[in-house]
Amino acid sequence: MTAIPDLPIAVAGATGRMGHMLIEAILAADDTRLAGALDIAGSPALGQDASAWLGQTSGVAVSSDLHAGLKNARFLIDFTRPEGTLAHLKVCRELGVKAVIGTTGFSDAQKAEIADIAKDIAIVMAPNMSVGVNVTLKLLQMAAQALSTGYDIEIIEAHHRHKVDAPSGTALKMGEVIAEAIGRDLKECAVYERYGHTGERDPSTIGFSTIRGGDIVGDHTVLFAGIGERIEVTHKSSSRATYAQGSLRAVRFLAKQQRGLFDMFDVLGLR
Ligand SMILES: NC(=O)C1=CN([C@@H]2O[C@H](COP(=O)(O)OP(=O)(O)OC[C@H]3O[C@@H](n4cnc5c(N)ncnc54)[C@H](OP(=O)(O)O)[C@@H]3O)[C@@H](O)[C@H]2O)C=CC1
Ligand SMILES: O=C(O)C1=N[C@H](C(=O)O)C[C@H](O)C1
Repeated sequence: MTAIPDLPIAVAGATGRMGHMLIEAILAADDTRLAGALDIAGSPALGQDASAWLGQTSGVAVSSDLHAGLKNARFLIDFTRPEGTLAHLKVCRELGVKAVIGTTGFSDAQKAEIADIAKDIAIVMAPNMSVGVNVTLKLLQMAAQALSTGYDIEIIEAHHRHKVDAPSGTALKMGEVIAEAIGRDLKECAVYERYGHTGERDPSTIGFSTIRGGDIVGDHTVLFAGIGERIEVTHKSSSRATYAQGSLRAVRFLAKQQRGLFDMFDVLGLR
């Protein structure tokens, strides 16, 4: 009989929307164990049991002490804010804790810092952990190659009213994948705003539109608009559970890696 693996995981952003989903998923899975729960200093949940909100006792208290929160963990799952993620990763590097990063909104300089930390520890970083979105990215690669001329490309995303970054990390990733597939550089061709007398659309651009409202979990559409027809590739999330399950798949993948920076294409075998 083979032993079931024991994967001790700390969650950063433990009281956030994703933090709660992750704690629930870690407690429910056979091979994972909650080994730490981090939240920002000043959070009213500090000192409380990390699964008290579920009516359960995990035996893990929410802490803002990064060393205390990570010392019993082999993995960190981080869905917080870029500055928080970087602070957490520095302690992960020191303690040899592998990390799954779901946080979005990193600057180029922050991404370079993460790549540097990944020289010492294994990291999976992806703006969207759902299987569906990552398969959609593959579909977009193919669609963009086939529709590279004669079709205007627009990316439309919608999220809940609490989201703080725009466009979403997923929309930006879609833009990067499409731009790469058709030999463009997203930094040079992205249009993030239109207002007033914009002039006609430049066919070499990729446009982004952002909607924020209510409790929308996450919708993304890529529109390829041609003459006489248009193609829309849409993904809609109706539950954050898909992000949590994808994050656990990333942890299982990391269990076999020593160091390096990976994404969900690596985890899902889509590269
Ligand atoms: N990759 C993916 O699949 C997905 C990515 N995301 C991304 O994950 C991130 C979190 O999303 P969500 O859970 O909805 O956000 P929430 O605001 O609900 O949760 C964020 C958590 O992080 C804490 N936090 C905020 N700032 C810091 C900091 N500087 N240091 C440490 N902790 C901090 C918050 O504490 P407090 O509330 O006390 O401020 C809270 O517990 C976002 O970047 C979002 O875009 C979201 C869903 C899926
Ligand atoms: O903040 C969110 O909620 C989400 N953020 C991620 C993003 O920015 O792409 C992933 C998902 O869309 C939900």
